[in-house]
Amino acid sequence: MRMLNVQDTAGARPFDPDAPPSPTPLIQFDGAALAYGRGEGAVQALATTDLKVFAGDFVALVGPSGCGKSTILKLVAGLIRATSGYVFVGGREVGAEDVRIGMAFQNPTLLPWLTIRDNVMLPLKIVPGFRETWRAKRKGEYRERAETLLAKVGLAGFGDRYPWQLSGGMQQRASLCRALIHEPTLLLLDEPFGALDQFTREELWEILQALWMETRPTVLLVTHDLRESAFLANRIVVMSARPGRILVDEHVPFARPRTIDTTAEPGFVALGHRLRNLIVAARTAAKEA
Ligand SMILES: Nc1ncnc2c1ncn2[C@@H]1O[C@H](COP(=O)(O)OP(=O)(O)OP(=O)(O)O)[C@@H](O)[C@H]1O
Repeated sequence: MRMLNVQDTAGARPFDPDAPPSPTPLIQFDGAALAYGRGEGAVQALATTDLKVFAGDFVALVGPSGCGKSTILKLVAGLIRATSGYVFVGGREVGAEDVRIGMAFQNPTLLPWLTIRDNVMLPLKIVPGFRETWRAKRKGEYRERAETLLAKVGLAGFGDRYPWQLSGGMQQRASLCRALIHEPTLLLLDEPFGALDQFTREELWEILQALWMETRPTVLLVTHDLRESAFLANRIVVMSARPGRILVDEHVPFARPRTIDTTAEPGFVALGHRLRNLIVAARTAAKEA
């Protein structure tokens, strides 16, 4: 087990000049690389990578298909281990950390036999710190908590429905509630809005931004949508084609709360173009290699 030496990160700047300095990043990749499989058939998904994400930051990972974005999320979640190097979460090597994580994916993955409210409350039944009081609070405080969150995402009155009675966009709203109900320190989002139409997606950007501004979890968002990354994130990490390397780590300067009108501003449009050109160049370089 390797513990992170806080001295390693002394002097590193948090993303927001107004935020109090964070002595250690919540997430740190220290020369971490990942290959799937072994020997001749091994797939080098992620090249040797250094990355720091500070508490309260909102980082979007973008890049060509197959460049290792989801691999980074899996490494942070501890679902896989780095082939070489280290991944620290909360200052400890991943797996040993005591950090509360929330997750949402492209597919809402709600349990069909549970109501929307019970789906949303599920982490409270499982996660330490909540599960001990589950029986005592599930009909009172925890139910209230679920109802409050459902109302915030526009699902007031839908708690008694089952997932199949809701549209895809409504299910994704519920899955956001489930990801947030246990007040995670770290939120891992893998293309959570990828399957939705543009208008629903834009509505959910605003909802996610509002929820993030309220409790400021650290967010790692994987997305193919450059507008989405620039709307939501404080930092956009652009990756090369496989094996993924970080090409650019771009600060997103737009004031919050951002609105859909923000996406029409020249600075926003220019950022989107710049990122798009980088990704096109990365794809072309990969094809020519
Ligand atoms: N379990 C696995 N076994 C072998 N190869 C894998 C495995 N999982 C992912 N890969 C490969 O590793 C590379 C990175 O995959 P990853 O899912 O991280 O990419 P991604 O950037 O998230 O892709 P996309 O944008 O298409 O979702 C891809 O080439 C993928 O085919």
